[in-house]
Amino acid sequence: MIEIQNLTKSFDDLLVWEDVSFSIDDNETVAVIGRSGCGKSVLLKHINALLTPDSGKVIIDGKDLFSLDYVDQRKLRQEFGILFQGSALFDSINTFENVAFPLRYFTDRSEAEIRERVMHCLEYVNLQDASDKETSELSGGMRKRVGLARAIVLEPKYIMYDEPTSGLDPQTADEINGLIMSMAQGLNITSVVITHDMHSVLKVADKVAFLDKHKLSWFGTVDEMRRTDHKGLLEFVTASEYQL
Ligand SMILES: Nc1ncnc2c1ncn2[C@@H]1O[C@H](COP(=O)(O)OP(=O)(O)OP(=O)(O)O)[C@@H](O)[C@H]1O
Repeated sequence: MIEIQNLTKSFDDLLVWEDVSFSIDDNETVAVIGRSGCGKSVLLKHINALLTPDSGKVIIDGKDLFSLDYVDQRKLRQEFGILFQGSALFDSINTFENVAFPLRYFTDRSEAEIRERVMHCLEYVNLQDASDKETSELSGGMRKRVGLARAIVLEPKYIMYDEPTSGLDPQTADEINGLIMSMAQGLNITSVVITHDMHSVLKVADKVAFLDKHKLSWFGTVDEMRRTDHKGLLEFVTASEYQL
């Protein structure tokens, strides 16, 4: 379980958001939505301890993330897979090595064990035949899938998705939504999905956190969102040309 408690963050005199609190239960998928620049990525980076807050806490499975020492924070980070915006693959190595990277960095598994795990993850995203391909040879959708295979390679309990469907055509975006759902359900993964894509929200999310006007403006289930009369949320949804 991830508990975000009274989190406030500024960069110099720019307030990103203040007093943000919500919880993500085990096996739940929470979508974080809001206008460009409202601080979605900054929030994700706090859950991964890539940024520290001005005040407030992130509690993960009972552990206060920002009170942990470096070794314990590193251990906790291994429970997190991240699909970065743009996939963030290394250009100079092939698909296999991109997926193998966390195993080589965080574990001392043998070459045979690494091969078995990497190929299993590539099969999961249906890229078992692309293991030798260079990053430059991959389409946008394939890059996302390699990023997903890398995100699950350490068998994480949590996956953070930063704009997983951005830049993809609707059909490929739907394939990625399908994979996000299958990871949540098949691998019991707890997920946080940052997105502008309301189709994706309605498909993959159990709950929605709406950031607006420097605060958590609305938080609830997808069913509650469908019935909401929250003006800011309705405006955001309407602007994305989606009917609830
Ligand atoms: N390291 C940083 N230093 C200074 N300002 C930052 C830093 N990271 C983010 N910001 C600022 O914080 C605000 C929130 O940024 P963030 O990237 O979280 O927005 P976002 O909601 O994810 O936007 P988008 O939907 O466009 O990706 C922005 O004004 C951004 O310029």
